[in-house]
Amino acid sequence: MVMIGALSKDGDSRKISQKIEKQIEAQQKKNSKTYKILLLGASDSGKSTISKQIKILNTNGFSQEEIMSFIPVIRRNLLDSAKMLIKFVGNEDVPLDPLNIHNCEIIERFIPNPGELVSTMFGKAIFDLWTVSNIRRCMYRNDSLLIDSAPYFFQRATAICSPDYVPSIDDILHSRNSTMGISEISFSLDHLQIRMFDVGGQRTERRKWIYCFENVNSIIFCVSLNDFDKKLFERNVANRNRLLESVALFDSIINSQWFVESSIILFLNKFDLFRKKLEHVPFTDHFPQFSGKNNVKNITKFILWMFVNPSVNRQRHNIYPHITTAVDTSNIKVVFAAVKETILQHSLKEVGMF
Ligand SMILES: Nc1nc2c(ncn2[C@@H]2O[C@H](COP(=O)(O)OP(=O)(O)OP(=O)(O)O)[C@@H](O)[C@H]2O)c(=O)[nH]1
Ligand SMILES: [Mg+2]
Repeated sequence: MVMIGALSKDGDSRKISQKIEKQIEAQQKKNSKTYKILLLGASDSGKSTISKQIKILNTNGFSQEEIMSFIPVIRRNLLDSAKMLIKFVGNEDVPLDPLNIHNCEIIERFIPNPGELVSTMFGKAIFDLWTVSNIRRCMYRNDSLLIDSAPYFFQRATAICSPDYVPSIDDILHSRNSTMGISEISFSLDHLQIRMFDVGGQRTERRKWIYCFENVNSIIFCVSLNDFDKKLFERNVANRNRLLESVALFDSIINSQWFVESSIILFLNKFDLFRKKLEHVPFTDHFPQFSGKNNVKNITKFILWMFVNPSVNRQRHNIYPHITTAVDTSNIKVVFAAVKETILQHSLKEVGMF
């Protein structure tokens, strides 16, 4: 408590009132309730991308230093994807003109310095190849073996390989670096102090999840809709459909005793890629049991049902589903406004006010 004695000068009184304001602010912070959110889901479902968007939308975004720290990751993503693409082109013996055969050789022979990839020649070679329709078709035939952002990075290859490259926010959102361990982001939402945890979704990482299972208020479970035709790569479970794996993981989470009181928010993510894929991959090739009309809306409803039907949702949670494109900030802004309502209602319910 601050004692206010006789105030002789204006300066003194200003100082004291500033001190009081600071104390009140600190007290309010102490009083504001902490609300814990876990981002869960299989690997590659978009958890860290959501976490990046939350950082953009609810904190000061990325510092210049943080932006520059993405350069090695982005260049590695481009390099690995380009090498992989050249391998597919070779395996399939895709017919090419002499100029593009030379471009393939440049990519094949390229050896970067560790963490660095500043050959403008490499950038131009991959960008030129990416304009060839034979190459694009070859990529789409093999896209389940590439990272989802490969086409984005091929398109951006020239900029990414220039010596004075500075990543754009879109580049950062498209970058792929599998999470190891647990990372936390904190921000305030009305009277709530939110602590959001992002974890690694690979099978080997999931054993660490338990360390953040205590006192969880909400779970945001991310699903990649684009996984409906993909198989797992991990040993012992290779060939298992990745969407089915995601359903099994969701089942184990929402029926766990840890989360009886938690609100469950479901993000059906990568809607942009999913919609595009359905134009050339028949859904029924992978889910023959689907008998509805073959359009994006019905297929999305079918997938949602796979997650929320009573045989999965045995604890009868209220599940709050959203269709998301995590790389699109405006989409996540709208979705998060709705999520905010869920969080605020849930926090009031917890103190018996709703
Ligand atoms: N086009 C598109 N790409 C997305 C979307 N969501 C995520 N991605 C991309 O998918 C890749 C994987 O996303 P991450 O956020 O790293 O996935 P994660 O769930 O954190 O993966 P782990 O850390 O391995 O568990 C990244 O390259 C993202 O840019 C989306 O909605 N649309
Ligand atoms: Mg991650």
